[in-house]
Amino acid sequence: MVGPSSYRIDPETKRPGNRVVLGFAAMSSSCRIAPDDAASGTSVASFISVDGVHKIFRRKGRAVPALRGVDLDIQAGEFVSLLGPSGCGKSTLLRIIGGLVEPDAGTVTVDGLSPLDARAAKSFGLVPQASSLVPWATVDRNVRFLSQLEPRRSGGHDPLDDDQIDDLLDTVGLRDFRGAYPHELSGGMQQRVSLVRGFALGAPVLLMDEPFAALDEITRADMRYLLLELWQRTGTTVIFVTHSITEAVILSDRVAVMAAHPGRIAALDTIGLDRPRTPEMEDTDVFHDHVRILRTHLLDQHA
Ligand SMILES: Nc1ncnc2c1ncn2[C@@H]1O[C@H](COP(=O)(O)OP(=O)(O)OP(=O)(O)O)[C@@H](O)[C@H]1O
Repeated sequence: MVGPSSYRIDPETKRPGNRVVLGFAAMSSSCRIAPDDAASGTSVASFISVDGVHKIFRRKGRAVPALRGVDLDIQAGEFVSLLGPSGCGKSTLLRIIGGLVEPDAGTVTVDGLSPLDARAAKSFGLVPQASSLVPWATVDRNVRFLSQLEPRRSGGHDPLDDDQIDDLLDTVGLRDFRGAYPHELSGGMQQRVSLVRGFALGAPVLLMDEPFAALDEITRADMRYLLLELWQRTGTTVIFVTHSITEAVILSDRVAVMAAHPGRIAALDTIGLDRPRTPEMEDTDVFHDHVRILRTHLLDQHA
């Protein structure tokens, strides 16, 4: 099977060539070489660059080291998962990339911008763990809410238009529920709305913090493929936090295994499964090999 080491960005769109892009502004690029391409000697710019990031929180006068020396390069359109034990700093790293937490040392750039400037340019969509839908608004209003709430700033990214959003609602099977309120939907349906809302902003980067943690296993498995479908259609760069090894393998181009105390990246695994991913791939040797490798890395962190 062909792995993501053959994955290349279309020089015109700065996005993987085999995806339908739903209307994002063309991106400029920063100039780091991602690890896989450094190995092959090919220069491909990193879209997100995390360089020597440290973070120490203060709690009741005590220092709580959260991240130490984290480096990570992510290409435009890549799907990267952060996997690791509780408290290893996955959410902190996600929040630093998204400009919600300041690092104490190190630098992060997103398409050449600081995280704060990238935030101002509306570069990030966020899908949190629990449903954060507005209870008194319909599905339709919830999906379009944020883009209507904050008018586009100069240089920012455009939200998707109505047809594109309808298309995404279709993809997740919710077109007929556009007039429904969140309390009329199951947890899985609510999280599908959150997914579409995350993509509807048209942000080039989607930050996902254990978005399926509250769902039952069957619904969760379905959500993975819906997420992949939306990702493929939009060409969004996704950083996905999860505790699930199998979820990380089936979704990701690369999986960063984090270690705790203090949080750091202990291993990076490039997933050698073709795109698009299918449920059948979960029965292949390649899939099980990656699960085994990642489990070993995780167990090493507990040893
Ligand atoms: N605002 C904060 N103030 C103080 N300490 C914090 C804060 N946010 C995170 N921490 C600490 O930083 C460390 C990393 O937390 P973080 O939430 O990033 O881990 P995580 O890997 O996402 O955990 P989990 O998988 O349980 O969600 C933990 O020790 C946590 O207690």
